[in-house]
Amino acid sequence: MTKYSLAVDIGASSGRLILGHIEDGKLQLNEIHRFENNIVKKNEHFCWDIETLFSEIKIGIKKCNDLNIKPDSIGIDTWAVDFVLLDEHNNLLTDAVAYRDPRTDGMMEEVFTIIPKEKLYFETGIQFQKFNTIYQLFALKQKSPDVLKKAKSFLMIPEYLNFLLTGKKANEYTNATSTQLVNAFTKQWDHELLDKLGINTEMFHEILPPKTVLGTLTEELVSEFGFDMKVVLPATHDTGSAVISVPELEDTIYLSSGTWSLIGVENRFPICVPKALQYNFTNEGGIDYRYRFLKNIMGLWMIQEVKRNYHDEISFAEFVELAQQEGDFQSIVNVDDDRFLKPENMVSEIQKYCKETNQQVPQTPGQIAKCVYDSLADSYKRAISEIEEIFEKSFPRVNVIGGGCQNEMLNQLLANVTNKEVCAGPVEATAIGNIVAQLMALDEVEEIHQARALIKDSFEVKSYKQQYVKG
Ligand SMILES: Nc1ncnc2c1ncn2[C@@H]1O[C@H](COP(=O)(O)OP(=O)(O)O)[C@@H](O)[C@H]1O
Ligand SMILES: C[C@H](O)[C@H](O)[C@@H](O)C(=O)COP(=O)(O)O
Ligand SMILES: [Mg+2]
Repeated sequence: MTKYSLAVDIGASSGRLILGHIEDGKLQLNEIHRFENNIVKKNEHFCWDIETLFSEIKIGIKKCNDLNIKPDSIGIDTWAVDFVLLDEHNNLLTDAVAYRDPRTDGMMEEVFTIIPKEKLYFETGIQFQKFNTIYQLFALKQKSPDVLKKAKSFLMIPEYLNFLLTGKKANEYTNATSTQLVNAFTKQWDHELLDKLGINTEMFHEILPPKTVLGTLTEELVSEFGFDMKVVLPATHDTGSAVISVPELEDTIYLSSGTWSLIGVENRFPICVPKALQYNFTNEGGIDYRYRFLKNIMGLWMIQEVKRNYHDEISFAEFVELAQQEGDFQSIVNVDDDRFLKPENMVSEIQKYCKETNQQVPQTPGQIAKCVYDSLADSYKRAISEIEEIFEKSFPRVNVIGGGCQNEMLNQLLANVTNKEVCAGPVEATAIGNIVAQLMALDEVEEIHQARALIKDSFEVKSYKQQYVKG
């Protein structure tokens, strides 16, 4: 009997529900629902519209009935670090504040006065991003200590959505590691760290690994949908799911390219050496307790904001075409400068940066887009050389996965500036990794190697080699 698994993949720009099943030895996908995910202003903070996200999930689940398919399982993955707190009655005590909110400005430096930066890194192995959960909770403690005192439950975004589906509360390992509150070696919440910060440890739940079956739907939802299904924990950090689906990891650097660009490798052990700290690499948790040694690069967020600045009148594909017509234009910005994290206007911010650095100031949409792509490729190249320095080896291949792998110009730019083979695909890597984790929980797929072999056989990967460009 064919088993169907339903992946809910909500990235920072869009969400999608994709059904997956195995047929003729290949993983078949069927996208049944897609929706935008936009940050909203709520109670003076940038927040995620969590109620709308859950409504979209329910709309997508109901569409399975139109296909006469009753999925055997569902799994939810989203972006990392963000969370909600519940009180003793399981009521929301906080909004789902977004990591781009400025509430964490200055918090990292304050935390370092309590726990030295080096100690924090060597114990957690997690990169320093000012929006990590640890700094969000510290900000909350400073501003609303009473809220933190009342909190009985800490749930990250996928876990809160799981709670709405099942009534069950649990933390999942890959996403928990992104908080910078999990010890990289014990793989448990670091209570000593939490105590030092004065954050109550009781609100954290047991950390469960990917492939755990959390439960089934609440009775109310079973009657609303007309069917029940198992709720499985995939790698609930979306990048954790994406990395599962990299078809070939041997001698390969992956680049999960979406709102963020996450570039790295998969390891069996955490690497918290001084050089990794210096270059700000992270050791986020992966499937089967592997480690995702990677770093965040600002990513296609920049072109998403540029697109918004042009009132969404230009598509992502058209930006690529316009950029390709600006072959002679080249200005480079440091994409990882905090000024690009949430600027008022991305186009103006890029223009200001170029003016400040005495470079040609991009004027047209094509010049702006080319500046973004050239600058991302420049940052990718730097990160790749840092990885090769730390591992003392050269990696011949970069595998770009996620929506950004459709950007042929950026793939070619990456091949040109690194002289490495760039393999592009699969596009829906995160959903695929989510689905195979569910299929493993359902015993449809035995283990990760078989899952990756199935993925390799199921999805085309396009290859790019270095091309010499004129001039
Ligand atoms: N046809 C396309 N051509 C070029 N780039 C594209 C295309 N479609 C999507 N993209 C890029 O993919 C990005 C979205 O990737 P995705 O993995 O869906 O993001 P997330 O999961 O963060 O929401 C967009 O910001 C855009 O830059
Ligand atoms: C804030 C985190 O670094 C971010 O969630 C990143 O880890 C990530 O997974 C982003 O995924 P997208 O699909 O939204 O690019
Ligand atoms: Mg994504």
